[in-house]
Amino acid sequence: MVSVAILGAAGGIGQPLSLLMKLNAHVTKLNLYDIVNVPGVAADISHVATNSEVKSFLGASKLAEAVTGIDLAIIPAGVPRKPGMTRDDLFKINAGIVKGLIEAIAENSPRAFICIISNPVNSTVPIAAEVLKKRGIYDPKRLFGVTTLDVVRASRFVRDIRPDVDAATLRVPVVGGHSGNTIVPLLSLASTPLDLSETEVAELTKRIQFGGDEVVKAKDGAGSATLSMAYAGARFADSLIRAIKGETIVEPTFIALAADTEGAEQYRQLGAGALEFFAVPVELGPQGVARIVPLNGDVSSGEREAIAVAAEALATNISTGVEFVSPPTQ
Ligand SMILES: NC(=O)C1=CN([C@@H]2O[C@H](COP(=O)(O)OP(=O)(O)OC[C@H]3O[C@@H](n4cnc5c(N)ncnc54)[C@H](O)[C@@H]3O)[C@@H](O)[C@H]2O)C=CC1
Ligand SMILES: O=C([O-])CC(=O)C(=O)O
Repeated sequence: MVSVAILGAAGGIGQPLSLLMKLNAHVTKLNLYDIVNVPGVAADISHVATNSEVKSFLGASKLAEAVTGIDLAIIPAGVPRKPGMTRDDLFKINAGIVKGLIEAIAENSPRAFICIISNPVNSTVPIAAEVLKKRGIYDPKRLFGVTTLDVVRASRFVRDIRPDVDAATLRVPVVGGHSGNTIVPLLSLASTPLDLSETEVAELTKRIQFGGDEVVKAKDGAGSATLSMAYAGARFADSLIRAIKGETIVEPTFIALAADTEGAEQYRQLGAGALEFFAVPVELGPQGVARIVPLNGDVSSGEREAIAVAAEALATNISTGVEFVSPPTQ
């Protein structure tokens, strides 16, 4: 029995993500919430012949009900980028949306696992943590910023220049955050040694960091990645659900390093320093974060420098999120 709520289910990500979660055999209840158009999406998806029960929740008056009795909330609610915008430009609108949704989850399903897709992830996850802290129910092992798309892109973009590599099984650890130069792919530690030239590493790193921009540009004002994100979100949610049911699965994700103080130490020394949140490879388990997984070797000097650059930007992104909920007292 796994009850999942998707908040922002009628959107570009929400619709295909809802469909993919309907196909997930572990899911028994699928609550679809949005402020527009969700009855049609839910009616449509509810005809797919799997056993889960799909319900529609339209508008703020139905939010509490949508998140009551759930095990897992996946949140793709909020505005996407248009060309010329950074993910940080979305903060103004999305910060308040995420805060409101987390408050409802905190009130009605305080032990639910929460996966945040809404951008800027580097700030929306700290917002969620702060809301949960204020309520005294914060568990850093149960809150995740979904960075799976960066990992998915890394595998796929390597395959573009190394056709002998299997994109579906290659794993490149991606650490840091989820925007531009806060995304740090550790190509030197890929699950298959890649033997890349310096130029290839530089070009691949840049492409992975700015992969989102490729889609924003191609969509030309009609939004950002939705289908690949739905795939990535469904993969992360499936991994978490299987871990809750007892499997051991590793996925990189943006979490509070307090979730595993000991495991975090290696990443702190690599450059995460005193940051509260950082994307790291996480072994998922029945309680969420089971442990932060150590890297399987030494990072290159270029990767170490990239982590330092990421850490500086992340410090600002994180405090912007924290201060949105808990403004500093003068
Ligand atoms: N973490 C990641 O890797 C990625 C994150 N994103 C982010 O995901 C978010 C959603 O993107 P899209 O689905 O393309 O946008 P969209 O505009 O197509 O859909 C967003 C949906 O959220 C709904 N919404 C707005 N306010 C809401 C509220 N208060 N409660 C519930 N639903 C609400 C809208 O009605 C809409 O249906 C954006 O912030 C985008 O930047 C996008 C791609 C990758
Ligand atoms: O680029 C964007 O704004 C959406 C996103 O996070 C991604 O595609 O990685």
